[in-house]
Amino acid sequence: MTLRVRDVRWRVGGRDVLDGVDLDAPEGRLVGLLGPNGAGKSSLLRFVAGVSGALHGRGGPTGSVTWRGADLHALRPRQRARRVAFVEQDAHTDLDLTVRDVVGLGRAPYHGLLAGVTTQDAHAVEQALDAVALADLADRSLATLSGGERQRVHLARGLAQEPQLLLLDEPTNHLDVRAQLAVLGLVRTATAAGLTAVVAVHDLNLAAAHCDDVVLLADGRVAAAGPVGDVLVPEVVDAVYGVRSTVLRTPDDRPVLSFRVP
Ligand SMILES: Nc1ncnc2c1ncn2[C@@H]1O[C@H](COP(=O)(O)OP(=O)(O)OP(=O)(O)O)[C@@H](O)[C@H]1O
Repeated sequence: MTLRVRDVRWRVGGRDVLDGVDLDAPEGRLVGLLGPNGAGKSSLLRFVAGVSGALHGRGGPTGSVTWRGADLHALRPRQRARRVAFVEQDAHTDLDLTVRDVVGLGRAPYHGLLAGVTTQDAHAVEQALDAVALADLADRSLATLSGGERQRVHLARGLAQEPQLLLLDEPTNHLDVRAQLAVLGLVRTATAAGLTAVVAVHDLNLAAAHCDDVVLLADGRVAAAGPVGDVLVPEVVDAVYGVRSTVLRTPDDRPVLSFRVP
């Protein structure tokens, strides 16, 4: 397993937000992180990413995270950021920056904020802008963009970071259906080229169409994990979401779900 997350626990406000969660992401796979509102998806991703305040010993979650056999949280932030990019849900910046500037922040682990931009940095930024089809908006102020455009800028920032592991928290929020497909298609292409990705999504059909594996959280625990076709079955989905689902299969054996209230 390339990403190996073990026994993540976080008790806060008298509640077990995460209660012994394990997650594996093999190299080059796209892993969907699913679960109802409040299941613990964002908390888990933040912990895995090692964002400040969520590390061991500060009242934050506990557990282990290894990436290619190394303790990810033991790495210095810059070293970690060369391996892992994390795009948070509703990521925002208060600075008045252009789209290109924001995407350029993804290059910080390579040169520091005050150092000059190298040709390689500029190339990575342009490639990332192209990948999310935002090259035309590169000189616009971030503040002037729509929610969906902004979402794509933050994804581009993650791509410009040229990570080995990409963690995305609901990257399809605010996106229209075509843009949702484009974003997950993009991540899928990147995983085919060797990137490993863990993506929290709400839309089970988007996950079904794009993910290799899924981890389904419910109340801070793993309710089910495995290949997408094994997990997204009525017995599992109905129990976790409290719906009555019907599952069809595409010709390439991916599930397609419809739901009704029982
Ligand atoms: N700092 C905190 N203090 C207390 N409770 C918290 C804190 N952070 C998160 N929680 C609670 O932990 C639970 C899990 O939250 P989290 O955001 O991880 O869920 P999620 O699965 O990402 O939900 P959603 O799908 O709604 O985004 C929620 O009930 C939330 O209220």
